[in-house]
Amino acid sequence: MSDDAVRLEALTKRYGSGRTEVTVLGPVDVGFSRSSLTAVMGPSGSGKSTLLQCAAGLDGPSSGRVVLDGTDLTSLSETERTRLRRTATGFVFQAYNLLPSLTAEQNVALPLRLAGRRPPRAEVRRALEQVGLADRAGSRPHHLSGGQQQRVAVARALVTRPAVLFADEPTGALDLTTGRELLHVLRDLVHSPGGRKPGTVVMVTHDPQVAAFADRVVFLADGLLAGELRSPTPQAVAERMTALGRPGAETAGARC
Ligand SMILES: Nc1ncnc2c1ncn2[C@@H]1O[C@H](COP(=O)(O)OP(=O)(O)OP(=O)(O)O)[C@@H](O)[C@H]1O
Repeated sequence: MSDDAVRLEALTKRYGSGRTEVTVLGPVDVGFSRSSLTAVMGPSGSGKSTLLQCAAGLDGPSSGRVVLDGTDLTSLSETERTRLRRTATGFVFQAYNLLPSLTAEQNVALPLRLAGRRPPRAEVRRALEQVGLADRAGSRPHHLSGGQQQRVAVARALVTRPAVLFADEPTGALDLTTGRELLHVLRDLVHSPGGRKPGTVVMVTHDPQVAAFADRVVFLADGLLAGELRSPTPQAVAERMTALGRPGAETAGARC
């Protein structure tokens, strides 16, 4: 099995047909290795969310393959893909999307119920512990801060022990301090303090400060890969983004 938790191979996404057809992503070849935190960055409309949704199996590519935890998603039926997505991926959005009438614990248990399992309390508590909210299990969302609600959303995404956690602008609605707290939670998932099983996180962000929390930043421009940075600093990320915004900035379209 490759060291990639998820890999996109010659992936493209097109919308429309005939004369109105547009390719919004690809072809893209990129892997996200196990136990890593990767940020995906690029100008608005460059295809970041499309890449994330295809990688997570929320959207189907027009061509190419998505290999998730060793399984080619594109070879699966819709039902099989949904089943695998529910167990092998977790997804966190900018909006926390918690159900207001349910407690934190009940919200976190939802993916297990959707997968047809009776949620074991210990697993739900473990997920809440991972995000530092074990003591708020009985709280409803309106009694929690924005940062706490987003951490519940992360716990909900983690409860099935996914191979990859995808996050689309997870700090977008948070202030600087709470955003940083969330990023520390995400880093801890990957770098496994206390000997927990390391995870893999892929997140989309617009913010160089957020991207600098990642081990690696992958850049997109006009739907194509436009290079990457390892051990990024906010300054280096911001410089790359500025360069990408310039007319004629080069896109690589190369393997990452
Ligand atoms: N359902 C759709 N039909 C047609 N075009 C679409 C559809 N969804 C997305 N697009 C187009 O695909 C391109 C990539 O969109 P995407 O949301 O992936 O970009 P993004 O980099 O995440 O942008 P942003 O940073 O603004 O969120 C955009 O030009 C968008 O208009």
